[in-house]
Parts: sequence; structure tokens; C-alpha cells
Amino acid sequence: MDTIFALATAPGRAAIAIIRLSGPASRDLLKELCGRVLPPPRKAALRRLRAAGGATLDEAVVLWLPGPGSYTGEDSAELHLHGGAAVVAGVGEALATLGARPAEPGEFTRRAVLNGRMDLTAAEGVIDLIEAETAMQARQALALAGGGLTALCAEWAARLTGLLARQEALIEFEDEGLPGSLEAEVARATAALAAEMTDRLLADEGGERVRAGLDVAILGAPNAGKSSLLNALVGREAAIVSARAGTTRDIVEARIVLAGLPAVLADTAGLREAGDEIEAEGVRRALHRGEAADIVLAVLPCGAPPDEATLALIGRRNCLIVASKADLGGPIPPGALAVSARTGDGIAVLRARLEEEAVRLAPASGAALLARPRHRAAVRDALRWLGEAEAAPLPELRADALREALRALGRLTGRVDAEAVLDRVFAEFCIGK
Ligand SMILES: Nc1nc2c(c(=O)[nH]1)N(C=O)[C@@H](CNc1ccc(C(=O)N[C@@H](CCC(=O)O)C(=O)O)cc1)CN2
Ligand SMILES: Nc1nc2c(ncn2[C@@H]2O[C@H](COP(=O)(O)OP(=O)(O)OP(=O)(O)O)[C@@H](O)[C@H]2O)c(=O)[nH]1
Ligand SMILES: [Mg+2]
Repeated sequence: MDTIFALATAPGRAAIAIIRLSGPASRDLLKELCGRVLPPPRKAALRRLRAAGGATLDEAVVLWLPGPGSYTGEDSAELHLHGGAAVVAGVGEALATLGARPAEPGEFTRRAVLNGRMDLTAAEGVIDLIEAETAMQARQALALAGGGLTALCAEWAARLTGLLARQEALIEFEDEGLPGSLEAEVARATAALAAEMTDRLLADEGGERVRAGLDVAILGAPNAGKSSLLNALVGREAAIVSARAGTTRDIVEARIVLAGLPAVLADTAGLREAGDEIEAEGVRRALHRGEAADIVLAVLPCGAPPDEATLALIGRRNCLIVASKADLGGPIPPGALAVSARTGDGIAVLRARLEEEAVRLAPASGAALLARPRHRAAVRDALRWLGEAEAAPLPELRADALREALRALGRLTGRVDAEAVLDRVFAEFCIGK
């Protein structure tokens, strides 16, 4: 097994930079770098780090973290360096010279999984925690990283194993007068487990949006005031505004937080028969973005007749009608929220409406555990097999289906077929984690 190292903190100038290393040579590497006597395990100690030639690399806080009680489960160490690029590069070179190699993205956590320190779902929680931008996302990620889904899967798997044992007893001792109620009991417990898993999928549905964030698209005719609305909502001049129709061509994105969910607001090209191919591409992208968005703001300016392209958006799922330029007066379309980017009137109300939509799309369920497509697909797979078990015409087929349901849960935690998913899961990681 190689001994790996990586910068665990963000690259660039910083007060402190942490290089972590893990693997069987960690102890020797640490001794080579900072002298014969290792600090006591898990105790921070100040040491002068020296290159092989004797040149001082840094005066650093070092941690000796012997396995198996370390993050990776292996002998590990941390070097808390002065955060300059030259110091980090120098220590990295020294470690490479001594035989360690730079870690791949996620390799520390991959080793933690392989050494049984955490399962695959907890590792995914670690990724989500690194990606989390809002407190709500962090709470959900922490529940996953802390083994919430590990525990839930263990409970489901234990019940399934019990069911399977009873089902197999039914097959084995068919002629020996097992209580007739046993078969009914297995059927009842299978249905109860399936109902519970279904409830959980439903309750955690919003979790996927909490994790991924929301996509809000602003659509409307040229000059409707879309870019002005974007700027008013984010409180800065994110997009160019001008009196000329057709100003915005590319999609302009800005980030906001809506009721704890990170959201991307996308300003788009005005919808019309385009004058040239560049604008046509802009309109195509605008419509495409509208199709994919969680929420569409259809912008109709007050005092102008509504245009067909924008009217066509209304009535689609998750479409809010915004009557822009309300300061100009004129009729407000029914059901529309009147706003003025110029005076700021109505912007707070629109924001509150968006937050309501966010809560509706991602109800705060405490901390959802089934919040990743992979997790939800695995539970649906297990449910499909439970359905097969319930419908099975023969006891043997019922046992087979229960076994498959158990395997689906095993794939979820990485206990079964881990190789198949490991690379995909760890591809999302950053280096040093
Ligand atoms: N400096 C530093 N900070 C960090 C980490 C790290 O690796 N290093 N972490 C990295 O993600 C997170 C903390 N997670 C960790 C999880 C387990 C162990 C660990 O060594 N567990 C052992 C011993 C626990 C103990 O001290 O009693 C164990 O569970 O046996 C360390 C960090 C966040 N902060
Ligand atoms: N009176 C008034 N004028 C506004 C308001 N919002 C935008 N405008 C004006 O309307 C014109 C067009 O605004 P934009 O925000 O660029 O419109 P747009 O929908 O992004 O236009 P395109 O990018 O061309 O599709 C500009 O002259 C703005 O100053 C408003 O609330 N009140
Ligand atoms: Mg614009």
C-alpha cells in the first residue's frame, strides 16, 4: 500500500496550510522530516521540518495519528505549515523524495471506506459537507456523514434478514408442521417494511433539492425588464441593462439563498423572432433553461400588451407571473406580482414568494437521508424486489426476491458490489479529502 500525501486545505496564500499523509510509511516519513522522536499520538507538537539535505523547510505543528484509530484507519500524520506556496511545495517535494506519492481526489476517504471506518453513504455525506453552502445543506450532509443512512440501512437489512430466515424455514420445514400463521406473518412484515421505505422516500423527496439547490429562470420579451429584475433581486449590477431590446444574449447567472436553499437565478435573452443567429441561439438557450428550471419567472411589463411567447409559459408548472415596471402604471395581469426594479416596490414580496416556493419544493424534513439519486434509486430497487416477494407464487421465488432486496441495500452502503460504484462516488471528491 502506497503512502499518500496531499494538501488538505485550499491552495493559495493562507495563514496555515495542512498537508496530511496516510499509509504504512507515515511514521518513518514523519521521523525523516522532523527528527527521531515522534510526538505522542494525537498531541500537537511544534517541530522544525528539514529536507533530506538538512535545509529547514518550516517550523510546523505536527500530529502523529497512528492507525487504526485515524480518519483513514491507517497510520497517518498532519503537518500544519505556514500557508505559503513555497513552503507547501518544499514539503511536498521532500515527501515525494522520501517515497510518498500525491493522493488522488478522495483517496483518503476511499481508504477510510476500504478500512471499514465508514460506509459509502457516509463518504457521500463527506462530499456533500464539503460542497455545502448553506446551514440547511450542511445539516443534511452531517446527518449522512455521521452514519444516519448507515444506521437506517442496517435496521432495514436486519429486518429483511429476519424475514428471509423465516421464509427459508418455511421452505426447509414445509412438512414439519410450522405454525400456519408464519406465512401470513412474513407477508405482513414484508408489506410493513415496504410501506416504511416508501414513506421514507416520500419524506426525503425535498432532500435532493436541498442538496442540489434551486434553478430559477427569468424569461420574457426583450426589454421586459428581466435583467433589471435580476439585479434588483441580487442587489448588484450582475447583468447589463439598456433601453435597447435584445441586450441580453447569453445566460447571466447570479446566486442567492432562498429559505436556506442555494439558488441560481438565470437572466436570459428576450423571447422574440431573432434578428440574427447569435440572438436565435440566445433565445433557444433561454427556452431550454426555462424547461429545466425549478421555478420560472415570466416577466410581463405593465402598460404593454402581453407577448405570445411569454403567455405560452404561463400555466406551466412552477411559473410565477411578474408584472414589471409597475411604476409606469397600467393594468396588471391577473395573478401577477407587480414589481418595479426602478423603485424597488414589490421586490421583497417577490422574494418572499420565491422563498415560499423553495419551501414547497424542498420541505425542511429535519435532515433528509435519501437525498442523492443513487440512494433513492437503490431504495426503489429494494422496494421493487419487496413487491416481487409479495407477489411471488412460490416460497422459493419469494425467498429469492427477499435476497435481492437485501442485495440492493448492500449496494447502497457499499457492502455489495462496492467496486462498481466506488470510482463513480469518489470522482466527485476533491484532492486532500
Ligand atoms: N485537523 C483535522 N481536522 C479535521 C479532520 C482531520 O482529518 N484533521 N477531519 C477529517 O475529516 C474532520 C474530522 N473528522 C475526523 C473523524 C475521525 C477522526 C479519527 O481519527 N477518529 C478516530 C479517533 C477519534 C478520537 O480522537 O478519539 C476514531 O474514530 O477511532 C479524525 C477526524 C474535520 N476536521
Ligand atoms: N420605469 C421602469 N423602467 C424599467 C424598469 N425595469 C427596467 N426598466 C427599463 O427597461 C429597459 C429594459 O430593461 P432590461 O432590464 O435591460 O430589460 P431586459 O428584459 O433584460 O431586456 P433584454 O435583455 O433586451 O431582453 C431599460 O431601459 C430599463 O431601464 C422598471 O421597473 N421601471
Ligand atoms: Mg436583459
